[in-house]
Amino acid sequence: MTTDRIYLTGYRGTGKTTVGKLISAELATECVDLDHVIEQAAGKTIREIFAAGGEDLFRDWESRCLAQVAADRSQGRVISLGGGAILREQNRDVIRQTGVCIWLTASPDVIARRLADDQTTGQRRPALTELSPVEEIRELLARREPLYRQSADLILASDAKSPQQLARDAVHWLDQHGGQSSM
Ligand SMILES: Nc1ncnc2c1ncn2[C@@H]1O[C@H](COP(=O)(O)OP(=O)(O)O)[C@@H](O)[C@H]1O
Ligand SMILES: O=C(O)C1=C[C@@H](OP(=O)(O)O)[C@@H](O)[C@H](O)C1
Ligand SMILES: [Mg+2]
Repeated sequence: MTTDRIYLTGYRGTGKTTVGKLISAELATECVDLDHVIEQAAGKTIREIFAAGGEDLFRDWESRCLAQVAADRSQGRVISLGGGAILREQNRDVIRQTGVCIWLTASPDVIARRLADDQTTGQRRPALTELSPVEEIRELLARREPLYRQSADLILASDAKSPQQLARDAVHWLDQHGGQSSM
């Protein structure tokens, strides 16, 4: 296991973007948000990529950008992934081979509330199914959970902790960096 790169995974709204920035500040290193890299590379917002070619087109951009970011250390040590980046096996392989992975969890109700309150949801989080927002979260969380679990070296429950506390927990664990653990 190498802590060369620190990946953050978890469902939409679990705090990957927010906590990633705080971890990188604590470590005095750069943070890369993969969704931002994709938007820059495509010259489109995530919503526009979905509108042009659906989720498949977005996943192609995501795999390409992840491979680039993972291969180039100068882009940043902390990498906040999008919630679906672990769906493709090739992406999970890249993550496992190049760094450690922290899985942020939250309950469906907390996720739904955070997403509804977050101004970036409109541009960055198009619907992934035809289900209602809460049903979509429940359904996709259940489907993705085994993939988050198999990718994770550390699991942090975010429902009742501030982003600052979660970043401190992550940095504390990184100082000791052992096998898979939960806090
Ligand atoms: N631990 C937390 N407690 C309360 N609100 C949070 C927490 N983590 C993130 N948020 C809020 O939830 C929203 C989504 O956070 P974000 O970091 O964009 O999540 P992600 O990148 O996992 O989709 C933001 O409005 C953020 O301020
Ligand atoms: O879960 C997903 O499939 C997605 C999560 C989003 O990122 P966040 O997890 O940062 O919201 C973004 O990559 C895109 O809308 C797809
Ligand atoms: Mg994010």
